Amino acid sequence: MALSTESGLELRVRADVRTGMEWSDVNTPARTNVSVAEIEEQAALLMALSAQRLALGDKVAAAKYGSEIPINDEAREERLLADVVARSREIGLDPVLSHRFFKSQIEANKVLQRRLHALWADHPELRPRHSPDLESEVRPQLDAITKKMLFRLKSLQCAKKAADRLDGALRESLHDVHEEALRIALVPIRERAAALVTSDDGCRESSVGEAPAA
Ligand SMILES: C=C(O[C@@H]1C=C(C(=O)O)C=C[C@H]1O)C(=O)O
Repeated sequence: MALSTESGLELRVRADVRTGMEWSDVNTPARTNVSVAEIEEQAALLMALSAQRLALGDKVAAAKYGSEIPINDEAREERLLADVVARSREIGLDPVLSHRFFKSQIEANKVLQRRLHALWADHPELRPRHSPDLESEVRPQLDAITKKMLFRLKSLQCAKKAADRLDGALRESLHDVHEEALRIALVPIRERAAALVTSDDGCRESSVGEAPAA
């Protein structure tokens, strides 16, 4: 913000000068809290689905243990990720975000499977008694949960965007409040500016704001 003084001197003032106290401490509308709560709720629901997907990793590990089926199935991963990207585009979800997100889900699942296989190798008494069928039983469950997670990720993205918009609007309005308050606060300076800058009051421009020499 620029204030012109009578002498033509321009005072450049940052409108967001803070007092050390955050505006949010004193002036947080309830609507912001609603948005934060919405984000937290969507994130918690997504985490619950992620935990459910991981729990299915136990079944995947059991289906693969003692069989020829490798833990790593790159072709399946590629199909899954391609599907995730295509579905994301359909529902308006950021495909880069969802690709990255599901890559992590897959990595976590493989880590779990490796750990379980190592555990079962060392502790035969812990080995699963039942070996579910990967193709007909477990993978359809994984696919169903993956689909649910995509929609939840979309809800989270929407909640975040809404909060960002709200944040922007809030910041804008606070900016105006600052401008207005600062304009009022600086009226005496504006009115007396010419006198202040021309009178010899012992102020040198370079010494303003410095502590007096001892
Ligand atoms: C879960 C499996 O194991 C691995 C993990 C995958 C996943 O999390 O989707 C996919 C393929 C495998 O690399 C599986 O084979 O289905």
